Amino acid sequence: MIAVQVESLRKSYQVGEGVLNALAGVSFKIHKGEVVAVVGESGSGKSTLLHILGTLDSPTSGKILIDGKNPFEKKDKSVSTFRNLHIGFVFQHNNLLPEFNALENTMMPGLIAGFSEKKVREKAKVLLDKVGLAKRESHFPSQLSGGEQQRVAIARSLINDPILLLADEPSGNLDSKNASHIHALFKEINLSLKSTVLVVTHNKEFAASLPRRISLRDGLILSDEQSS
Ligand SMILES: Nc1ncnc2c1ncn2[C@@H]1O[C@H](COP(=O)(O)OP(=O)(O)OP(=O)(O)O)[C@@H](O)[C@H]1O
Repeated sequence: MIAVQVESLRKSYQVGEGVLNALAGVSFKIHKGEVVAVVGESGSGKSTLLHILGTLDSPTSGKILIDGKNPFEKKDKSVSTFRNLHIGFVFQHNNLLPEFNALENTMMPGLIAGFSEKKVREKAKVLLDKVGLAKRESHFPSQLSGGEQQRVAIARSLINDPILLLADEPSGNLDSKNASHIHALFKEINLSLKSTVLVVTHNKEFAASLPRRISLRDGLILSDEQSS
């Protein structure tokens, strides 16, 4: 079963007199339950790819299918509904809401999607337990360490059982011990929840430890390697 299909994806920007191709024609497929690292030098197009897959940005041409559906064929409002329901995000900066505690932050996308508060609360508790923060659910972001904040962001990203979990440098702001914990957590989530995960990382060790690596250069796929 294919979770993600990317076909001839291009993203171009007009810069001064010229055109910059952030993505210059990228195609690949990801099967359900795969965990894939996206690697490449700065400026190679990794974040652009992730943002388009997350429907935060639209392509200049080409298409993406997520679970067989093209999110950009929907009207604006339903693109954001699609995003909230089907795509989980973890960014380098966790974007937790400072005035809400860990449990409330985790619940937020579920409440926005209109699921019952009771169910969302129960699920958020299970997810916080899964990321090792059962004892921290009443803590506000300012009362959590950087690694703990990022673990709340991971729990939050999973609240609506996303088809696709996208992570952009999720350990970029963390020291090596916390980063290892976050890396292990992604692998654990992939195994236990069968989530399809695409993670942009500069961390060579983490990328090498994942079963597949898509490497970008100048907006093109340089290599797409699978560990045997
Ligand atoms: N809004 C924009 N206007 C013009 N050029 C842009 C814009 N956004 C991105 N770019 C360019 O597109 C290219 C790809 O950028 P992107 O952010 O996808 O790279 P990246 O691989 O994620 O880099 P990094 O590892 O530094 O985050 C870069 O050359 C960047 O300068």
